[in-house]
Amino acid sequence: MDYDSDSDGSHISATPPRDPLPRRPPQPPPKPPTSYKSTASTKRSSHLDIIFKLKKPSSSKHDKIEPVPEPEPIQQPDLPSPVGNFPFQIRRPSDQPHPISIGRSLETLPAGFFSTRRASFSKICKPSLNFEPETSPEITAEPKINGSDGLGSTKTCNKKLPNLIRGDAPLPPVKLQKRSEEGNFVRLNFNGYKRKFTAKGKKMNSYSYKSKYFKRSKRRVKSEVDTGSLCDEEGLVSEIKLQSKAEKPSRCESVEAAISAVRSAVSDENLVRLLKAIYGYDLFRDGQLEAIKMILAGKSTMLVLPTGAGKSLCYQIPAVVFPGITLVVSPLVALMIDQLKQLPPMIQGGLLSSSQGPEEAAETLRMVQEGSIKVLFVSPERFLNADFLSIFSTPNSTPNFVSLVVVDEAHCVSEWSHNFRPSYMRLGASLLRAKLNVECILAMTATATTTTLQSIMSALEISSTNLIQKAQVRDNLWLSVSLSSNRMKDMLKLMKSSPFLEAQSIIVYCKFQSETDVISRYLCDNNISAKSYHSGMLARDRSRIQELFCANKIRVVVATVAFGMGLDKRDVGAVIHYSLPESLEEYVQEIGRGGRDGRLSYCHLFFDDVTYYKLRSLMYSDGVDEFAVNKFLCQVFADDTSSHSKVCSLVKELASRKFDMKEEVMLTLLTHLELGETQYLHLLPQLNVTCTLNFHKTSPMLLADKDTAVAAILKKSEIKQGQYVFNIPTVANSIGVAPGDLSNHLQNLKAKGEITYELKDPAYCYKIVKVPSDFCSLTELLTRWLLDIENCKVWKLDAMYSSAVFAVDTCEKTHDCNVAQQTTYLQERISDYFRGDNNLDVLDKMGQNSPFLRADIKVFLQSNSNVKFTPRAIARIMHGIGSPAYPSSIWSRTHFWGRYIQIDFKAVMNAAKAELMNFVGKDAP
Ligand SMILES: Nc1ncnc2c1ncn2[C@@H]1O[C@H](COP(=O)(O)OP(=O)(O)OP(=O)(O)O)[C@@H](O)[C@H]1O
Repeated sequence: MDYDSDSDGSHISATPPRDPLPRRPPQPPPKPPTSYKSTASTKRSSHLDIIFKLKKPSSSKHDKIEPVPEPEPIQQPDLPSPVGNFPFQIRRPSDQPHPISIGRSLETLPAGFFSTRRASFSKICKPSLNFEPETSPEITAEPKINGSDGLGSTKTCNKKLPNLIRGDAPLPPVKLQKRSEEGNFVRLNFNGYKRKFTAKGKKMNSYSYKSKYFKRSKRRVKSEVDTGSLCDEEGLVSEIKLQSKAEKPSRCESVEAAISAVRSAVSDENLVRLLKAIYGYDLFRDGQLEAIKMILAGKSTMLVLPTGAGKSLCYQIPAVVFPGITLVVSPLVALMIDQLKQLPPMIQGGLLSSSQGPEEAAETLRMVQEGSIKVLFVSPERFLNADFLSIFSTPNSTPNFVSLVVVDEAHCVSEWSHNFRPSYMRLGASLLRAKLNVECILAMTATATTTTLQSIMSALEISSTNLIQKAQVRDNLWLSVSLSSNRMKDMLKLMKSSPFLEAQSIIVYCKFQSETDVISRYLCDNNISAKSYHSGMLARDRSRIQELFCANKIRVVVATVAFGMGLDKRDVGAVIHYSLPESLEEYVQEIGRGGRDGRLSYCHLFFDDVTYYKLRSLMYSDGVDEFAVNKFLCQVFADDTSSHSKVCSLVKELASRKFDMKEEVMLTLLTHLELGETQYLHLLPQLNVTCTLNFHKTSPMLLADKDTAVAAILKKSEIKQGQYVFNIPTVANSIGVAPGDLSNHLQNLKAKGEITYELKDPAYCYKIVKVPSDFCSLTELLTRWLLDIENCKVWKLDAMYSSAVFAVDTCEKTHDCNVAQQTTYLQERISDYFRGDNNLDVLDKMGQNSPFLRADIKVFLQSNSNVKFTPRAIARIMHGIGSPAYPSSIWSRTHFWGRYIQIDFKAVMNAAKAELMNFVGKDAP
């Protein structure tokens, strides 16, 4: 089984499968679905026939151009009507052809399965501003691309569409910040971009960097204006370059005047003036004005807008109006960099990330302290750093006080989301208020179920009245799905047929890294320019591919989930899912990369049972048993109570193998021990704790006489091959200093030529606050919590799979089903899901038993009698999942590896438990 997925479970690394398909032992007939009867699941072969052997439509029917009905509105009870409130509204021309007859076979796909080309759509803002005449949306037709069949409207837009974002729309004017003519230069400079432009090892000064930068940009301005694609740093600088110098003062003044107007009165009119002055847009999109006003009123706000709806603007405008700093917390460095690049030039931004060198970070902090940064992007881990927090614990009169904290991708706060990050637990409102002295918090996400929303809002103390939520899927995304037994071939056929054939830019999403390479090669072999993209690639190569894609030099990017977050390429005409996403949230996020220019984007999902089974097994890769949690807790609190003020450490790799627990899971547990109901410990930044040291100038004994740290090192070290090996926190504790101070001291000694040393073994560091009085109940509580998270992940995958099956089945039952209908089915399904409809039909596809399971486990145990197993470890092997203590590099060699992938994991675990008891019983004396 292939585990190079970039999914949440991607940290599980394992080798590719020995066999592409695990051999299946003979099984009793599959259990009928309990809650939802699916044609796809019960009659798979016949379903495939229907999907892929579509009788050819008669030519008359084929030629007939039928108008496509408007998709049904998505209803979301208790919330404003989503369709009415979509930030984008699409009006189809009455004469636009939609001969969309659902493609059950891509081979015989009728020419008009999908609409024939990308129509242009205007997006209008809700008429919340009564002083601006409402602009009626009209259709603009695009010239025929790539031999399009010529069907479609040729209406042109003869009115100015102020809020229209299209690839070919004129660029909005952008003004320069008066204070700094460098525009984004400063921001990019201190985030490592300077190195990128240094010539042959020589550091360039700001001037040469800038001029080279501009020279490069100049060459590109034309093509980018042509394509309307401005999503790389050069594009951004190009925009700046387009401003004539003479215009700068008056424009800057107009921004400043607009800011002061908003500061004196937060009216719709003043805010629209500011919007125009900063971005050149005439109207706010749906939800933006409401959110900005709420934030400017100092109210913490929960904002749920679809991807590409313009959430960033909702914190950028308050950032320029508020006197202090806006801190934006983002989960990924790449995302922070993209967002930083997308800041308008007059908003000075910066970022702090672990990938920066100390000098760069210090420079950023210096600028923060002097108040020259308005928007600072940070990772949640930064909140572990006491020095960082101390910068902001200042009175509101200093330039570096925090006016607003923005929690981007706020679903990461909730363990019930598709992408829970333990470090986000650190962003609880009480903590933010205590440490940063901040009153106003803005939480933003595009994908959150009602349960997730409730947990975010409770963690961040956001009142339910301050929730702004619009539909989670844009109306300009056409959704279709098909069950495929040969996804590669089917995808090629899809891409060679209309409308995918005409799409200028396409993203293909895969689950596993290896798939991306194979597929991109296959596409290239078939004359489709494609490149793969995944987190296993060098950062440099990844950003190059993103740049080329944005500049329309690559048509197709075949990527894992690692691609897309923060990508603001407007004209992605199609998004194809080669693999089933792990949840509807992931699906919605990924299709959200399409059609950001408001034009139709076609999103097709291929699914198959093999991928579903693989993914379902992966969902169990984080699980832990109660006794492992108990052992883990015993180790965490191994030091006695007298060590409370001392720093403890847990070497990640060793502990991970010892407890057969992934590092991410250990961090989740530690974070819970810090931020749960009772605080048991205080987490510190992670460190490399093992030091291997050599003395050079002075003899160790002599040096120890005048240096207490060296004396302690000699006392606490083991000598291995003439080198002193010691644990940094242990030595630091023994002399009563912080591990960081000891590291600095070692650096000084190194600088003097006294020593050289190497650090290794990244470890979690913490101080014990309170030793639990009842380990058993704490163990039980934590295990149940982790189990609930695991069940939630499995349910999300089942809901995704069922939705795909549901769409195919429902379509099959409909005569002459078409894409518009599939779009509607999927939209309804997504809407039910996000509304938290617990009655959502979910397929139960997993087998519960196999006559050979117990016998196979028995043979497996006998042939590995020298190894200790737990039921979970056996179930993982039978499901083809590696774990820290049973890595796939070793265990994938057994022929039982992944054999029972179609039997429910828990059923395999129960069988393993029974067999283990027999086995141990027999062996017992
Ligand atoms: N009022 C507006 N009028 C026109 N364009 C806008 C408006 N607001 C935002 N945009 C543009 O929409 C695009 C998407 O905005 P943004 O990146 O903020 O979306 P997002 O909601 O954060 O998406 P994602 O969730 O994918 O990150 C940007 O190019 C932005 O300039």
